[in-house]
Amino acid sequence: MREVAVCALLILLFDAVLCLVLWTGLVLLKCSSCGGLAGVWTFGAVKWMFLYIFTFILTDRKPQAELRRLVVVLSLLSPVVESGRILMAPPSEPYTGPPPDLSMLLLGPVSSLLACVVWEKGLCSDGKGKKDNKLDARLLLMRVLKYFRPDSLYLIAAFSFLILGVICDTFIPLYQGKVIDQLRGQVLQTSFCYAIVQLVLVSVGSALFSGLRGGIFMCTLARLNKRLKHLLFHTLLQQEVHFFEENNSGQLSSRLHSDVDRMGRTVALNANALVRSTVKTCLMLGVMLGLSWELTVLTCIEMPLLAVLQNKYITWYKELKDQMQDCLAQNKDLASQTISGIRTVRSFNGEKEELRRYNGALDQMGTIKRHSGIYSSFVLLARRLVSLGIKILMLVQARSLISSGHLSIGSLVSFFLYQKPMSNNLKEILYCYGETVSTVGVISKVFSYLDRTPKCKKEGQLAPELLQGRIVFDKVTFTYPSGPQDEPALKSVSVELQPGKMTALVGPSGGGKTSFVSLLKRLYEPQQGQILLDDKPLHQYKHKCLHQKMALVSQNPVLFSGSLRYNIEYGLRDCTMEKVKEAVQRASADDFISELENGYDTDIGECGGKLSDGQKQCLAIIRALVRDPQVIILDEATSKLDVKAQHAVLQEVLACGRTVLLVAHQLKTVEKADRIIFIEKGAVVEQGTHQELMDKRGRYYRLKEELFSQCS
Ligand SMILES: Nc1ncnc2c1ncn2[C@@H]1O[C@H](COP(=O)(O)OP(=O)(O)OP(=O)(O)O)[C@@H](O)[C@H]1O
Repeated sequence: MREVAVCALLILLFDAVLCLVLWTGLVLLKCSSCGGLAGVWTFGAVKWMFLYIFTFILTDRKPQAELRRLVVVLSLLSPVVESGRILMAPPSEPYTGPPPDLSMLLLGPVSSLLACVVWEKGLCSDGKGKKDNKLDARLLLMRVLKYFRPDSLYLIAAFSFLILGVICDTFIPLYQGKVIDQLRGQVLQTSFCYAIVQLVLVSVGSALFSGLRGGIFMCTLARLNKRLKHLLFHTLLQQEVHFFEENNSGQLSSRLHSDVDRMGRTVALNANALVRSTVKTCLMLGVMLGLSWELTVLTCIEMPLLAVLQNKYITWYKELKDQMQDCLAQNKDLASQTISGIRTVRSFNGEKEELRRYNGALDQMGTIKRHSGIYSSFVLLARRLVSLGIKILMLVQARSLISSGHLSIGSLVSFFLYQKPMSNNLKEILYCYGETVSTVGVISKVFSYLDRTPKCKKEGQLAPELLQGRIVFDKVTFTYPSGPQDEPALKSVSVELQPGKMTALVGPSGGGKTSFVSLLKRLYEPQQGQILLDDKPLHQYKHKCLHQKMALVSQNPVLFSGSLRYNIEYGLRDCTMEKVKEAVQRASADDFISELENGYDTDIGECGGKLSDGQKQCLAIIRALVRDPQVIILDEATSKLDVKAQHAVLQEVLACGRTVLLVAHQLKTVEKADRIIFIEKGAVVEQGTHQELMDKRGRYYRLKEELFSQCS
């Protein structure tokens, strides 16, 4: 930064030398004119060339953008000001160029420097990182706009109505002023009526086009939201399980709902407001210049000052908005966790603790909102003071213009009618810019999810009608992505689950049973070794086929709110009522369902909250059986059923030659298994039939003792 400041000072010095040389040259040559406006522009161009070469050498051929902008302003400020001056107030005598005095020599560089400082510090902000961010922001915004492509026709219509509405809007104050000027008694009745008709036409046009524009924008926005939410939800569903361990459900649902909504709304509405305000500003500026260029210049002074203030506010606001968004997601997560776990909260008397935690989160949110309030009131005060100062200056100038006959009262009224919307337009442009910038964080988060490639193998193509159900774990080693990398959950596990046989997987807590089942269901991928189903690696099977042929019933099944039938048929498209009834019969659950008020149409409540734990397990078993799987994994799946029901379920699952994997702790179920696998600290320590294990003695008897002590 210091390097840029030093270079800027040297450039200013060089510029002063250049101007002095020209001035001395003109004085020595006794030239009375510098060649008129063409001469001023030529000198500007030559000066730009010299200054650029000087900057090029000064910065070792790498002139910074700030210095390049300073060079342009230094060279072009004088020609632009002189052209504007001649255009607004054509001189009575031939133009001879700017007065060559010392004040003019100082005024150019000083005002150029000031303009550059205001731009770089106030409007353009600082640092290289910011520039990279802006580039990213632009790319992200362009990407959001691309998602509007299917609605391009709607957008063309909306923007056309927008421009028509803005044109009508712009002319309303002008015609209001004209009507005021026609109020004098000596004006003809027809002229008055003509002015009124013009005013009515532009007002009706403005209302009509604005309404059409608003409606079409809202429709387009709703369509975009639907598309983006669908896409994001689809992408989220493709992610591997570890992704959901890293990102909690509160955060994900916040991204999916509030962030996508905010993203579409901000970009669409701001693009709308930005175009409307920009077109309006340009049109109004033209009309205002026509009414009084002196008052317009004063109005324009207000703008950069307001822009600097607003830009500072935007920077603060953006930081606060990010914090607010994170805080909101955290609050949602906290509340939904407490509500969904209300039974545990109540039984552990945790209400007060949860309330305290939630209160803490609300306090945090309150602090952020307080800061936001303080900043916005400070900016509001400063903005009002600036506007007041400019207004006073304008009134003084207007008084002298009216007394000299250069401005009519009607034109002054029109001018003031334009002035307020004009600064509102500017505020709107800055606000839209700020809002869009503050949404960039949200957009980048949504896109980071949309762009995420799932870290799991692509599904295969195998989808055989019939399976044998032979499963082989071949030297499988698996470490959880979020677990300690030097302590695998499964260590070189090699086992075989034979078709038509029940294999029990037994081991202490944390032994690796659930990890084994998770790999079998392809919730994770092993780092080493492979899992084969009928001699083919699991990942070669189609996702749908694999999960239909291999059903899992866990101790605490996850059920969804909706009818009993919906939960049984979950994930199946072509399931008939006959199939459902058959599965219910096979699970011996007819009695339980017939007792329910609405039978299969009974709403089981959120997560099956209206059912007992045993009924939930029963429902999960029916859900598995209706798929007619070749492999069934029962992970403590019958622990809450009565003995009769347990017996019936085990009989049923073993029918049809299925492969059954039983994750068990209970002695009875282990005894029914054809083979037993002991797993401890992630490694298979022993496996075999009852007889083989009896022969080995030791561990089998120890296990029996342990299991007995658990049951007693
Ligand atoms: N999602 C996870 N992330 C990281 N580590 C995990 C995860 N799930 C389990 N582990 C670890 O993996 C090891 C094996 O756990 P696993 O759940 O497979 O044991 P388990 O035999 O099913 O235990 P239990 O009988 O208590 O259910 C444990 O050390 C556990 O801490």
